[in-house]
Amino acid sequence: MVEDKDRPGFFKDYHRAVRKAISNDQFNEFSKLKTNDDRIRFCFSLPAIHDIDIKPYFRGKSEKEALEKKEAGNKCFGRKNNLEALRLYSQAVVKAPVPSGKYWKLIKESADPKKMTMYAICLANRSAALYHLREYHYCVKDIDEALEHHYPKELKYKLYKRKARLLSHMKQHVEARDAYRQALKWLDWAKMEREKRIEHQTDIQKWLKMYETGKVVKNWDIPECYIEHPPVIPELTGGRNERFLSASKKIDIHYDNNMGRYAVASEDIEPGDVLVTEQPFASVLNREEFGSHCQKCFKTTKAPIPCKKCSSVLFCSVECRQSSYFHTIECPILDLLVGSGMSINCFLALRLVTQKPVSYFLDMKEKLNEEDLKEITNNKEVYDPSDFMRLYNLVCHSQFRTAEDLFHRCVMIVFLIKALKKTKYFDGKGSSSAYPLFKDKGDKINDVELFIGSLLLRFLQIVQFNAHEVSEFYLMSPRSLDGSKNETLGAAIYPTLALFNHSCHSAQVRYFSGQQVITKAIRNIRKGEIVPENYGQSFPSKNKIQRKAELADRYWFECNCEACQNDWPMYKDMDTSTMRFKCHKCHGPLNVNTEQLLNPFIKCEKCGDQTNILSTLKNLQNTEQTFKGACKEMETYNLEKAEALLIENLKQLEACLYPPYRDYHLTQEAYMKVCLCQGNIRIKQPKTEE
Ligand SMILES: C[S@@+](CC[C@H](N)C(=O)[O-])C[C@H]1O[C@@H](n2cnc3c(N)ncnc32)[C@H](O)[C@@H]1O
Repeated sequence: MVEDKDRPGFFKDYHRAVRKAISNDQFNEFSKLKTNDDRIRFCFSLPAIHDIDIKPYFRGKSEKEALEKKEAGNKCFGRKNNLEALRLYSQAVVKAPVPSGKYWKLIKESADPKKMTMYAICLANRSAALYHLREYHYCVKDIDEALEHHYPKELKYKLYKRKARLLSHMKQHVEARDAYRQALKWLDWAKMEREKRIEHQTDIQKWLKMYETGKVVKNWDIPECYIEHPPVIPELTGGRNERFLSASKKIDIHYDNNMGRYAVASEDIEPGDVLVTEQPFASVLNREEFGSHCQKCFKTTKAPIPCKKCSSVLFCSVECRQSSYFHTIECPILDLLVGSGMSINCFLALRLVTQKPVSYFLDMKEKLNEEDLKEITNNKEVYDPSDFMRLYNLVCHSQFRTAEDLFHRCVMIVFLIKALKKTKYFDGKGSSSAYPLFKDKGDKINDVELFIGSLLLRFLQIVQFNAHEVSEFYLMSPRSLDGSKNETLGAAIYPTLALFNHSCHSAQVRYFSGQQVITKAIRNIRKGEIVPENYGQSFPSKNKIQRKAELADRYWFECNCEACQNDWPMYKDMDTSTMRFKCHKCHGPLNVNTEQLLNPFIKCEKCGDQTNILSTLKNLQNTEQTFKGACKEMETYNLEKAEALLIENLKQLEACLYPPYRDYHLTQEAYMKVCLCQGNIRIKQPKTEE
């Protein structure tokens, strides 16, 4: 679990070597240790654990590559292949050294103007491609970023003119007028013939005059610019829960000794009800998505803004870059961590640390205590998912862990602490001098590092049971569901959603807006019943043995959900010759062989009452019509109408039939697809000609 089985790295050998180097007696000694502090201290004292050379390692910038990409971009731009030009300019932007901090000082000294302006020029060129692609929002951001980073003053008038034009397209007339004023001002620095200068001046003044007289808006026939609309976050059904702030009022959390905490319906829940909307406490993007998604908010971006130091990490905006404290810590060791082969969950555990300075945790030190989980039912405190203590008290099952498991994790923690020591993480406020309470012990692990290591060890256990995948829906073409699929973007931790237990009979669909999770009910759940989540083991697609084995292995519990207890068939094995009607009295199943349907009165095996299924059969005909209608709406990407019809269909089926049955499963699948389209969406990009 601490290693990525699909991407093995050097950690595997490192762990093996450390494990091999200790005697049985030493391992016995380790297995008797009771606290995380003691375990980490023990591992840190092993000579073999220091047999590793840990250095900062990350992919930096390259002027040469930036220049090559920029020139290739210029060629495409000249041929009016703006899409390909955009792609190449983006690569140039990512590779170009950003004039800031130490690097800026160096190049200032070397006084090479080309080096100083490379980043800004690549951005400016990209803004031209974006302008022609009518991506005005991205274009204006690129211009601003270029102007912030030493764009040559003799060319500034050009950028301001472009900015003014596109702000007009965006109907931001005050800003457009100001940009024209700036263009006029910077024209003085431009190197050009007198006549050319006068031509520009006249043009700019013409526009300024039009703004002053208010003519500009009326007479201009400009195509609408492309605007991206973020997915809408729906309201929680029944309103926000006063105690569990991310959940609907229809949810309550209970506790029992076997199942721990779990969600229960405090009112009847129907298909389509919005049950949870929650921001993650921490999140990590998959390595594969680094080149296409924002590291901070997971949005796709057509014009990425790179990290100022490395060329591996991108952001969707300057704002996201500025607010990514975690990356300033991880940046110098990013490729070291990737090369270690550590799993996404391990990255998530590390992110729980690197997203906050050491001082944040040190200030919390005295408050860190393990809550009694059953207190969830007794105390009535507000459960705020942004409260660190909620995260800290998610299940980690440390009492059931083997010494081997803990040792494996401790070796990873030592590696992570050693790597963090190569960053600025333990400097500044968090250092032992700022916190005199903590004494530095030279080469050995000091108390601050030990404290952070212990937290990391806890987080590493928490993420195993509580992390969720974050995904986006991938469309092969705009407004079409043909061939669409859900794809994983990364992992995140949601402290409220993490309180929901599992059932193989899914009750909710999860989708994401950025990283915010939204869940909706996909079936009826009556008041008092458990509201389950699905941990990726769903009865229609996997058999019971496989599901149970995987749940036991990954989540350490034996699943006894209705589907497991009754060995419900997988979708492919569902028997179409038998229908499972619902008893009108106890709602239990009435199995009816459709070929022998002579008598409409069916006796319930559970309660003994008889149900007349004639009206149910008639209702079932209506459900077919509703489903066909929904499919038609899906074909034309009419999501709102499709959703309404599918919810109606689910309710109709729910009133007549008892699971498992094919039609209900198909409707649920269709409904989940429609929900997924309401969240993060990525559309396959057309191939460029070159
Ligand atoms: C994400 S947590 C769910 C909340 C957890 N019950 C708690 O008390 O915080 C996952 C853990 O809950 C327990 N769990 C989840 N589903 C369960 C189920 N159907 N039956 C028993 N235990 C379950 C397992 O211990 C599992 O490792």
